[in-house]
Amino acid sequence: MNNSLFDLSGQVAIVTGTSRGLGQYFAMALAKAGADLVLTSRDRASLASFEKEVHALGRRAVSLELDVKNQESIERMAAEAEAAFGQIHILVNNAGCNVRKPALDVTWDDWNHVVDTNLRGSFFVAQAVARRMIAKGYGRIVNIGSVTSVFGYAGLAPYGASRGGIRQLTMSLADDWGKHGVTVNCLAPGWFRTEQNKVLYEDQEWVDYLIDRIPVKRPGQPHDLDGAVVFLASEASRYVTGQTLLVDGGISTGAMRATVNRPLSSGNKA
Ligand SMILES: NC(=O)c1ccc[n+]([C@@H]2O[C@H](COP(=O)([O-])OP(=O)(O)OC[C@H]3O[C@@H](n4cnc5c(N)ncnc54)[C@H](O)[C@@H]3O)[C@@H](O)[C@H]2O)c1
Ligand SMILES: O=C(O)[C@H](O)[C@@H](O)[C@H](O)[C@H](O)CO
Repeated sequence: MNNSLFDLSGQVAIVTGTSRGLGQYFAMALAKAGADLVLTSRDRASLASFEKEVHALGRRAVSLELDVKNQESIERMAAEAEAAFGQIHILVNNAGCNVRKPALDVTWDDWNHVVDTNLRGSFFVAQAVARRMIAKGYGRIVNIGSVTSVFGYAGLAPYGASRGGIRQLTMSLADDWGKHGVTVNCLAPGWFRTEQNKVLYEDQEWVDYLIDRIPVKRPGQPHDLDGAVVFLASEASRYVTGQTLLVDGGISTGAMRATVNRPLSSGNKA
């Protein structure tokens, strides 16, 4: 195996939503593989200490403001990233949110918030960055999906719709932009405890149920995603496009029920 297949030295990666959570792990995995970084957040000041960690690895990094619900903000971020580095090779579309409720309680505003952030935001960030990638004839776009991209869970209707949309969007963009040297894939994590979903993990009964459903018998740890993001961002995946790679300890091999209104408490198979 030629390790240079996974070497990102001299490449520049934008990762959206790097103020906390999985976005920081994606960014660090790319930086450790050699990439320079564009860090983004709605609140640029929140990136200061993370930017220092990236510099400590010997990589270049700039921190830019980005609200994926605001088209002007997206255009500005893409232009500033290009101005800072000249070329953008990699985009990880990670910024996202969730409103977890029984479907009957979901409001119009809940729907718009989740779908506008996760799906519309990812599309327009990809579009703004891909224009620049296409001009250079090279790009790797990694859209963050979820096991909810392929399975339905009660309590996650708008979230699942947005993540299913990401999987479909990935295929459309891959077909559109492959001829320009830009690959587009979806990295779909399983269950990883973060700020977004920590409330779920406070319920030990639910955690036991979750672990029972996961073939490798543990929830994900953020570093479990390192190899997949580097693979999809690198030369190693040059003939892979339009795909959804589930990194989920195998939970997508079977059924699991609900994040709210769980009908089962015994851990029996759903
Ligand atoms: N944690 C999991 O188990 C899991 C599994 C599958 C997919 N995901 C997805 O991975 C991504 C990261 O999740 P996380 O668990 O680290 O959650 P998180 O809530 O800790 O991080 C989400 C990030 O997105 C940013 N963000 C939210 N709205 C934004 C906006 N309008 N503009 C710019 N940035 C915005 C937040 O500020 C934060 O930095 C999300 O898209 C999430 O849905 C998470
Ligand atoms: O309810 C949540 O907030 C969701 O839990 C997500 O964070 C899931 O972990 C994930 O999308 C499953 O792949």
